[in-house]
Amino acid sequence: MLTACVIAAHGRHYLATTGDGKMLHCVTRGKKSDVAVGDSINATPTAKGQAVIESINERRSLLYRSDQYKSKLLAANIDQLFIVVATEPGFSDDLVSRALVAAEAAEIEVHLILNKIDMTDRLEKARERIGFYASLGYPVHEVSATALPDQTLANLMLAVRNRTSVLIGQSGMGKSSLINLLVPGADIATQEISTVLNSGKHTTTYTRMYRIDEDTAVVDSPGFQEFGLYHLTEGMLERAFREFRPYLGHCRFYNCHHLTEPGCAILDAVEKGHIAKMRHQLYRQLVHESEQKIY
Ligand SMILES: Nc1nc2c(ncn2[C@@H]2O[C@H](COP(=O)(O)OP(=O)(O)OP(=O)(O)O)[C@@H](O)[C@H]2O)c(=O)[nH]1
Ligand SMILES: [Zn+2]
Repeated sequence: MLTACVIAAHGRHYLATTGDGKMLHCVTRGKKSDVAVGDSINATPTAKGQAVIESINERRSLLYRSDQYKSKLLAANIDQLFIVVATEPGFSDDLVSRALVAAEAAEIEVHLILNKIDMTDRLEKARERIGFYASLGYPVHEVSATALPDQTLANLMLAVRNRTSVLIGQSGMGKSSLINLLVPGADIATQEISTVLNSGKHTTTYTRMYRIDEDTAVVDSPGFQEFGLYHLTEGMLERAFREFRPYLGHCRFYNCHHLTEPGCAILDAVEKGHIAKMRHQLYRQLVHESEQKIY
């Protein structure tokens, strides 16, 4: 039996690296696909460079999304999440907050990256919007992958060093450009891996881990348009909105849902402007989603 780290996932096909740096093309038994990039797995070799995954070692963390029917693993054993947004094209506050909530629920640190600060006519507006998240206590890194590559690399390298980080972002924010700065040749490695996992079709619609040094790795995940969080329970949700925490336990009813109840400390804080309406609306939507879950 071999132990290896999963570095790319595509359907039921996985690429993993062993301690001595060998690549293994792995599959799961049956239809199972509960393995994530970043997982440490035990596998039985079947042919040269090939193996079947037998078990997954205990995870330090697991970041995932979900829809009504099932969960979609993003990455395992990661320390921090970077949400990439840009001055242009516009980003979605709904998606940013959903990613923040997912990271909080997984107890992973989370940072925001504001890319394309060279687009100065859009900068002020973007700063204002991103400033809201900074006010919640999330670190924000202002960068430009193309106009300020050296400064950007130095800034991000400090933030990712000695940790395993995952980058996510909507399409067009410049996530690939940032990954290529951090990991020179990442795009070529990605094409090679598509060849193995996807029999030649060039696609980047899979999650991929790059090792920068022994203690540093970054995970690139496909651009996304939606971020379902059906798996989070109400109890997890109220804590995942970090600005709610000081008010929890101060509602009139101990089992308050913070939706319509009289004497609700959260609703009172929204009313007074201490909690943003936008965030409470998302909380309401997510409570609704968690009730729709059918798995
Ligand atoms: N002006 C400017 N353009 C940038 C910057 N970073 C990336 N871009 C451009 O933005 C476009 C999108 O960049 P990508 O790196 O492909 O973006 P992505 O987020 O990976 O997008 P997908 O591949 O669609 O997921 C490209 O045309 C880049 O050249 C930047 O700092 N400033
Ligand atoms: Zn309440």
